[in-house]
Amino acid sequence: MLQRLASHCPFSLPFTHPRFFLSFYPPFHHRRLSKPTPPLQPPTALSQTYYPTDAYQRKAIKGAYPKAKRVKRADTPLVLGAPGPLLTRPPDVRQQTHQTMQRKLRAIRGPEVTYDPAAEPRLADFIMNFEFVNTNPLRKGVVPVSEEFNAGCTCDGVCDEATCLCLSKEEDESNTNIVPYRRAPDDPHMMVLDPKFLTRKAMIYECSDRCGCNAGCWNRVVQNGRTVRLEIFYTGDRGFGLRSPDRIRAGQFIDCYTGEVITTAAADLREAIHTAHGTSYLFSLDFLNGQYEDYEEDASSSSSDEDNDEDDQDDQVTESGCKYVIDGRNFGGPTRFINHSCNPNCRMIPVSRNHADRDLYDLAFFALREIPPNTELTFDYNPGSEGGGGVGGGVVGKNAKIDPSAVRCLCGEANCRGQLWPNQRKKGVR
Ligand SMILES: C[S@@+](CC[C@H](N)C(=O)[O-])C[C@H]1O[C@@H](n2cnc3c(N)ncnc32)[C@H](O)[C@@H]1O
Repeated sequence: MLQRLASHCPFSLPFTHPRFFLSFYPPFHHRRLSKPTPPLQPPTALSQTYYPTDAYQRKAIKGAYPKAKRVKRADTPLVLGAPGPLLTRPPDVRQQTHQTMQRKLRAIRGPEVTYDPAAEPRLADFIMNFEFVNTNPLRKGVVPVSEEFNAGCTCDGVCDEATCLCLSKEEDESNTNIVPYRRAPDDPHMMVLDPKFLTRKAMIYECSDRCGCNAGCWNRVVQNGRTVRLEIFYTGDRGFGLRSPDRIRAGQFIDCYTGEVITTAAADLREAIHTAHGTSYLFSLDFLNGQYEDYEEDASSSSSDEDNDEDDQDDQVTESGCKYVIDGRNFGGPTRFINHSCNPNCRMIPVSRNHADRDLYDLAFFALREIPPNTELTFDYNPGSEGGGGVGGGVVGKNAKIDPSAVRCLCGEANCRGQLWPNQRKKGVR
């Protein structure tokens, strides 16, 4: 049998090579004897000549390809002027974009986030290249401190303001706890920022899973998420803005600033690319820089180069000591639409839950005063600057020095400093 086939085939090698034969040739009882094997044709392709393959023989044995279906064209009616089903109406691009926007907005956790219908065409263009995120995606080079190093309080049930170990302490002799929250005067179920807390430059340390207190503890506000609805609208000269259809109480938590967490080196690159546009969505996580200098000196003197696992990370620290930056340009939350004002109604405050990690924490917005529904939400992008809303103040209004390369401020407030920030990244919350 082998020889019979081999005689049809111009290539003796494939058929006489036992391994090759076994790999493709069906056993005798699998072959249909009623259909004679078509005669093998000589190879036509160069590859067949120089690199013999079994393709030609496979086709021949299987009877090549199934017959093509014959279509009787004469039976197909010719209907002039009637478009096919796909062309009954042009694709509704506006409707598709609308649905995409709705889908993206629905992905945002918490009470609904909507947009002013007048802003739809502009927002549609923007949102196609933007993703809403509920948590901060950590990008290359960003390494959080493990939860194992986090310490919790030993409170039972709800925390005791006087003894809770999570709270930071006054730096005076009293060493008393700094309590960030209190009950809203008109709603005992709502915790709001204590007005006294606004007079200081401090971070909020909330309780965490490592604590003895329960989920209903008063020191868990930001981690419980947004409670107000938000609306994106178009302001005109300042681009999009954000407001809430709900009344917001003085001290109420609004939402966190979310975005990609990137290294300062990556932020420098992104900033260089976008400087020409004059827009910035970068916030440095540098609040605690300089507060741990003694600790850093001790740590560096006691660790050798070989056993320091964080060497790579330390390389990313800039002169300012800042390791990471949050970028809300392409991935972010609705708060990335909050504009600057020299007389703001909100303030951004750093909030930590993993107290061991001084480089990664939340940037939370709180209302500085009662905000009526549909009032634009604003905060001071550069509160530490001269004339900024930070404690101490400075030169305001027309007397403020304006950097010619800075982004012009269009907030229109009487105390306007004339610029958002010197032409560089926002230096975090100070
Ligand atoms: C965090 S974004 C705010 C949202 C932004 N309006 C948008 O449409 O995406 C910051 C940018 O908004 C603009 N902006 C915010 N506040 C402004 C103000 N008071 N005056 C002028 N431009 C402002 C600047 O272009 C700034 O870089």
